[in-house]
Amino acid sequence: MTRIFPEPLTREAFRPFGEVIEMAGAAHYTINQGFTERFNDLAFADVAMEGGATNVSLFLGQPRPAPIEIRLMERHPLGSQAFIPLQDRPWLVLVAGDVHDAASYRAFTCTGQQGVNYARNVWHHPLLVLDADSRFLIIDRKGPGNNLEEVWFAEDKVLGLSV
Ligand SMILES: NC(=O)N[C@@H](O)C(=O)O
Ligand code: NI
Repeated sequence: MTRIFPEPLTREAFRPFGEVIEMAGAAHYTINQGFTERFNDLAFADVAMEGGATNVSLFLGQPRPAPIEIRLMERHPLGSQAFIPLQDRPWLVLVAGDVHDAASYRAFTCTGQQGVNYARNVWHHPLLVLDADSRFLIIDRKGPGNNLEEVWFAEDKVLGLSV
């Protein structure tokens, strides 16, 4: 089994796949009479394709059985998808440039202060959390058309994600 080893999430490393949503390193300015700092325009919610609109949801995620086996990957051809953790807990992200090329897979360990926005059509694994009842804010697309493409792996192509 091919194993994938996560690396710490950084804006630079994730750039080919979308944006990292975090305060660290982001431009910011003071608003609200000095009582709020705005970290502005951190990601592009790409949802308008084919009559789409913004969908704001909450996810309650559960850890997958360990050791984590990667049996599928998915992508959203009509829109981006942002995951923002609502608790200060580490979590995992897995993306791929080419879903059929194991060498193109990148895994990241994310802090509880880091969200990601998968750019439209980026291969990723569905939400991967490390703790029970992990809550996330999701910003993605609702509307007409099929916005989910999945690839399920044959048993001999299942990948291992080392955490
Ligand atoms: N299915 C769904 O809404 N979520 C997935 O797309 C995911 O990436 O977790
Ligand atoms: Ni998704």
